Amino acid sequence: MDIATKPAHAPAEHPPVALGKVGVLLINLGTPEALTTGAVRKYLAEFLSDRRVVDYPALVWQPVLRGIILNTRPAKTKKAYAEIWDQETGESPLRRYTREQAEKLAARMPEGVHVDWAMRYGVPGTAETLDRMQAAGCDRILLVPLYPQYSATTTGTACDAAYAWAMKKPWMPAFRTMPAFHDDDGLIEALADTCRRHTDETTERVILSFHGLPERYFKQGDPYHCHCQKTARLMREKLGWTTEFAPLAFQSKFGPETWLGPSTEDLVEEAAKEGLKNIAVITPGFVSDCIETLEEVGLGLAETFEEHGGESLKAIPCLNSSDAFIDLLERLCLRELQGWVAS
Ligand SMILES: C=CC1=C(C)c2cc3[nH]c(cc4nc(cc5[nH]c(cc1n2)c(C)c5CCC(=O)O)C(CCC(=O)O)=C4C)c(C)c3C=C
Ligand SMILES: [Fe+2]
Ligand SMILES: [Fe+2]
Repeated sequence: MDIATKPAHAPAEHPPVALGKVGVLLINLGTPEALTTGAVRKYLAEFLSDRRVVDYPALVWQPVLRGIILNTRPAKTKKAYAEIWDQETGESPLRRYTREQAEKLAARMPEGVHVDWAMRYGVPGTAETLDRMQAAGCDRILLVPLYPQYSATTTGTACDAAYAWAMKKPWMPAFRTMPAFHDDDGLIEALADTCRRHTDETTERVILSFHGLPERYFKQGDPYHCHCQKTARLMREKLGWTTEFAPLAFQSKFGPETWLGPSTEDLVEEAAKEGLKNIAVITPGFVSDCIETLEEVGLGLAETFEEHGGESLKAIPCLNSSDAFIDLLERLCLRELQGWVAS
C-alpha cells in the first residue's frame, strides 16, 4: 500500500513522501518464471552474466555464454525443473519456499515491520520489490540473503543488487545486512534435528553436501569454504558423528575450472563401491529445496548410487518453511533490528 503523504508545513510543490517503516527483505538466488526453455534461458542469462558468479572478462565470457551455453543448457535445465516443479502451486520449489518463509516470518515480526521477498535473478526482482517497500514507507531495511555461509557469489551479489537499486534513488533507505549464520547454534540444532529424524541405525553414511565454487575464488579470499567446514564440524559435534561417517563434499560443478572438492558425486560412487547400501545426503548450504537438492541429489545422485551397487540414497529435506527455520529467522532478524524496533 502506498502511504505517501505531504509533510505538514511543506510548501504546496513539495513531493509526497512515505516514511517511518522498518522493512525486512528476504533474498534468494532465483528461478525461471515459468516452466519453459525460454524462461530458463532468460534466468540463466541474467545469472551467468553476473561478474560475481562468473568473473571472466565479458569480452571472453559473453560469446561463450551467448554462443554455446545459452543454446544448449536451457533445454537440459528445463527438463530437470520439470521433474521437480511444484504442481500444487505452479512455482519452482525455491520460489515457493522463499515466499512461504516471508509469509510466516511476517506473522512473527513486531507490528509495523514490513516483510517482503525477492530473487536476485528473475522475478520478483530485488529492484521492483525494493520500490514497493519504499513506496510502503520503509526507510530502514534489513537485507537477508538466504545463505547461511557467506560467498561473494551469493550473499555478496544479493547485497550488490540492493545497493545498485539504491544508487539510482534520490533518497535511499538505511540498509543493514544479515551476517553469515553458518555457525549459529539455532541453525546447527535445526540441521541436526532434521538429520536425526531422517536417518536411523541402517544409515551407513551421511554426506554433508554444499554447493561448490571455483577453487580460485577461495584462494582470492572468499570465506565460503571455511564457513562450510565450520557448519559441518559443528553439525558433527552436535550429532556425535565422525568425519568418516559424515564427510563434507561439494556438488553442482559448472565449467572447466577446478572447483572445491571432494565432489559429492565421487563420494557417492565410492560409498557404493565400498559396498554401502543405505546412505543419506544432507545439503546444509541450502535453506530451501531447489533443483540442486531435489533433482541433482534426490534424483541424479540416487541413480548414480544405485548404478554402482548401492540400494538407497536418501536426500534429507532442507529446512524450507519449517517452524525450526522460521524460529531461527525470527531470532536473527530481531537481533539485527535492535534499535529499529522496540525490543
Ligand atoms: C559459476 C557458476 C556458479 C557458481 C559460482 C554458483 C554458486 C552458488 N550457487 C548456489 C546456489 C544455487 N545455485 C543454483 C543453480 C545453479 N547454479 C549454477 C552455477 C553456479 N552457482 C547454475 C548454472 C545453476 C542453474 C541450474 C542448472 O542449469 O543446472 C540454485 C537453484 C535455483 C533453483 O531455482 O532451483 C541454487 C539455490 C550457491 C549457494 C553458490 C555458492 C556458494
Ligand atoms: Fe549455483
Ligand atoms: Fe546442478
